[in-house]
Amino acid sequence: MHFSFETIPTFVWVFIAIYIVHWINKPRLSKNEPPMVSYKIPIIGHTLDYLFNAENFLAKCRQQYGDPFNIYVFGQVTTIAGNEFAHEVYRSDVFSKESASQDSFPLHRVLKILEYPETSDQFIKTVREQFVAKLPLYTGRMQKQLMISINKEIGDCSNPKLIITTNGIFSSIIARPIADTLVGQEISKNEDVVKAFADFTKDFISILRHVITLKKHLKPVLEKRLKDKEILGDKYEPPLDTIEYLLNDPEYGTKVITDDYLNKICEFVYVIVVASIFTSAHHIAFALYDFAGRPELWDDIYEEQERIDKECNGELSPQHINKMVKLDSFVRESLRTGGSALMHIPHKCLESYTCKNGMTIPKGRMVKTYLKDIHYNATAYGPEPRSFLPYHGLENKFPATKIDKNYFVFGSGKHACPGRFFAVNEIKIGMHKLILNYHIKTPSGKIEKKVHLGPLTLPPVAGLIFENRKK
Ligand code: HEM
Repeated sequence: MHFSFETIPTFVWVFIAIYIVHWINKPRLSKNEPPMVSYKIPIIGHTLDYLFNAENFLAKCRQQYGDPFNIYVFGQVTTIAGNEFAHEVYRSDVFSKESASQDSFPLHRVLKILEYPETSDQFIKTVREQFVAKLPLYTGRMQKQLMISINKEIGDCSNPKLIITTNGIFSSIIARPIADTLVGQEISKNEDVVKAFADFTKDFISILRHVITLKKHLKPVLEKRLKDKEILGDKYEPPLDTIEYLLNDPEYGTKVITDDYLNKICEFVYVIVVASIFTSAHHIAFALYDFAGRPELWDDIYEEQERIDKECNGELSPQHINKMVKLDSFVRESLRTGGSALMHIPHKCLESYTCKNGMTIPKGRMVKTYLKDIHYNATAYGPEPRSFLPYHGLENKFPATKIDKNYFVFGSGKHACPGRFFAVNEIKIGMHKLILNYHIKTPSGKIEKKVHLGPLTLPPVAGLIFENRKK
């Protein structure tokens, strides 16, 4: 290669430019921070490891640097909270999930209702009072809606049928009972609404279209309810669903259905859709793949479902769901081993925080929970914490809904997921009906590999084979 003297200034300028960019982006750590994992390439930092080798990279960092530690990804320093420090984060009000969500997922730009601080409290209150407190009343409807979904999405499998699972099939299955609970029995019969719910988190561009679909179907139903209430007075029988609950709420009630009101209610409904459908659909998919890849468990779990089905004559009550102890334990294990390496929602440090170990987390820092460090903890799960322990929950009396310092899939502390009772119920009823009706296998006959996208884990893509059980 030939270099002339004229090219030297160009090299010097390029060098100066790189140096300046690096200096501007250089992570600045305050005093006493958690250790920064060393890296070789300026600006890039740990981004490549994070994107392409997250599980191994984080495990090595944890081993070498302890808990917590800092990494430098996408030009930003992030603190990773493991098995010990995560508990402090969830206990302290200094770390805010809301503030972090606003920075990381700009959903509030589309669902304007999220810009009001009071929405969060109202949303949590609604899930508690509507989804959880009334959960037993929804059991019958939930199983009916799940069966409609299963028959529509999987149907008759007299001959073994390979069902592709990457096309949102589980969102469609899960969306129907959630639509029923949210907008009631009339509207949830509408396939456009169920589809709008199932597809809501797929892409941001279609969100407004989904809001318009719901508004169109919601308007006549709300108007009729207001009219019936006026005419029937005390004789009015309020339907059991979230929109009725909102109509009677001092903050969300109304006497007239205006366009502004419809927008407000639709946005509120979609906030719950975002929290509930994607998560539940993901985890029922993980659970089915976990089941399909483990023939040694099929008979044992099937026998429990068959016995309960006979006992209830096909109509599950909350007591029958409580009797699904093996299935519950299996689902818990699937939730423990199925999650991503890092929790999806980070926490933002709102003011400088001194940890119990004396380290300081500066104001504004994003803290991510290292879920796998908590879930693959040898003290809690024995010498091989990464193996699938289907009856660990049953043997230790830990139901799938019980949050615990070694089981963080639903978060922890006062902001732990209030919808977990609904979600676990839905997953268990869905699995119960599927296992009763079909033999379910993986195409390879083995455990299919999960998909890793950076620190996120997604269900396998191989598809599942369903075949009718002979009755
Ligand atoms: C398997 C399904 C689900 C999983 C894995 C899940 C997980 C979570 C997690 C990890 C959090 C955050 C906790 C934290 O960081 O502090 C959360 C919060 C929340 N989830 Fe779920 N969730 C699921 C289903 C649902 C469902 C079905 C609903 C509603 C019916 C729901 C409603 C909520 C609400 C309202 C919050 C906010 C709680 C608060 O900030 O106080 N979730 N969920």
